[in-house]
Amino acid sequence: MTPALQAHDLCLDLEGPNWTASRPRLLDHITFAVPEGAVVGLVGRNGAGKSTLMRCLLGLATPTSGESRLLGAPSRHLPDAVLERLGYAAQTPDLFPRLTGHEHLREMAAVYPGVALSDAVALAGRLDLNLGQKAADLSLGDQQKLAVVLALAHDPDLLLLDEPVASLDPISRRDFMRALFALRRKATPRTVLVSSHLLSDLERVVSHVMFLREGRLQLFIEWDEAVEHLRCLPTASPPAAFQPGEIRWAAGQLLVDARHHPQAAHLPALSMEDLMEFLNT
Ligand SMILES: Nc1ncnc2c1ncn2[C@@H]1O[C@H](COP(=O)(O)OP(=O)(O)OP(=O)(O)O)[C@@H](O)[C@H]1O
Repeated sequence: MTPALQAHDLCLDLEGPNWTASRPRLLDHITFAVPEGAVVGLVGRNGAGKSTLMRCLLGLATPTSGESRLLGAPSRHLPDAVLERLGYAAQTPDLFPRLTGHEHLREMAAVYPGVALSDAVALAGRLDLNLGQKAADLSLGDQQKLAVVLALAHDPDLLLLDEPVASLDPISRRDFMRALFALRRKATPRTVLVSSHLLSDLERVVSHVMFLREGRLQLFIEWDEAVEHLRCLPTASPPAAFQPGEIRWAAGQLLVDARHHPQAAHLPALSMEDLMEFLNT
């Protein structure tokens, strides 16, 4: 089956006045394949490259080398037929200030045949979003809700959501996460790439997690598999050469897959926050 989202050796170098020797590369040889129906959490510290990666995948930023594909089509030349199947909510909501939520939805419905207005209105209701207000008059959190409602409105096959819940109150966040989780249970599950710093929220909904650090993909794994098998084994010094199932050593701990290291099986499971902290040590 064609992966819903894939990147091969994707690199993006800084050029011009922003070039720095310490971080010349915004994306550094990123390769992955996301299967259809996966809900992938994209996590990493501020500046790790999450937004840049999403923009590259969508063809909004041009990689220096390598390539990526969305629903089988190259990111640099996404045909209309693929664009219609995509939903994207940027980190900073991209709205028309003078239009109300209802007017945004009507505009979308004119372009995308698949817009289900009643579903979009129901989601807005669950998020306590007033669709009658102009975007310019909405709070930042409500603008973010509107961006998400719009990204989901045409029931896209592939959704890219860049920190969609950062400004949402806890109740709206929970309702949004439920909506996201529901996408996993559809007859044809939708594929989602969602970045967030709210790792305990992500843990509840994702099927996979992707850890980025300084533009490098450190780990891409099924979340259930990570919980079941990844363990931090106290090890005074780094291994001379990494053996199968040995992922990373830092500060006296070796991240291992307990299937290869049965002596680690009794150690406690790692939360997403534990894992992110370890991968950034
Ligand atoms: N157009 C640009 N010119 C120069 N530097 C850029 C540009 N776009 C992004 N960067 C830099 O690239 C790095 C990655 O930024 P990016 O916004 O992708 O990170 P992020 O992981 O989404 O961060 P956050 O969690 O803060 O949203 C940062 O160091 C940022 O300053």
